[in-house]
Amino acid sequence: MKPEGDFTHSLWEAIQPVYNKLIDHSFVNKLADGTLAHTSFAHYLSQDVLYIRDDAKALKELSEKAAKSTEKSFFISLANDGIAIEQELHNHFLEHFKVIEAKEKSPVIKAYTNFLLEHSAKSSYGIAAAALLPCYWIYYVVGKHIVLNATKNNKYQKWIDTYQGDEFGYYTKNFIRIVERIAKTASSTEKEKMTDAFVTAGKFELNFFNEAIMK
Ligand SMILES: Cc1ncc(CO)c(N)n1
Repeated sequence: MKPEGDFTHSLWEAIQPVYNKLIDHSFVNKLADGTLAHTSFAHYLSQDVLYIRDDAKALKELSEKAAKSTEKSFFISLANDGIAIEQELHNHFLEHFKVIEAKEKSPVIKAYTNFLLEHSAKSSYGIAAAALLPCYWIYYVVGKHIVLNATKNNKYQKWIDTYQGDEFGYYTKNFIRIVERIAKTASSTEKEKMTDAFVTAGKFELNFFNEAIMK
């Protein structure tokens, strides 16, 4: 997924060290070759169910900050239809892998969702949007990376198909466009804060894979 202009290009540059660690991560490599331990995936999934609910909440709060009606409706649609794509994926694995959702959040998911909800509640529209974007951008590109390296008859195929799919790509592209548009009128201090929030979210993604692979 390409940046949509100078600012999102700079965001992608800023996150390169994190992105390189993500695509080199054993969670990602093992998901691609189908050898990821059931316990690791089950931990990941049971936590991601909780994560997604808070992400939807944060997106709804973000939609309330949007001044442009097209952006407001984009974030409402992402919070509903976009999240539904992932909930369908979760339900598939919960059923087929006989996983139950977690009763409480793990340390990383708690920290990550607190971070997203804090930003969506208290930060400016631009900073909150930048904090929420990596979740989409990273998963889409990680999905595209995995599909190039994936083995056939992979038991995690539905995960791969979902994240590298056109629907998820559509939401990711439009989210990047919105962040680019916001940056056009943002001050340099604001843009620095947007970059910080973006990179921090990327680090949480990495921490989550670290946590899952240890299970
Ligand atoms: C932790 C995490 N990040 C991103 C996504 C993709 O929305 C997800 N499902 N879970």
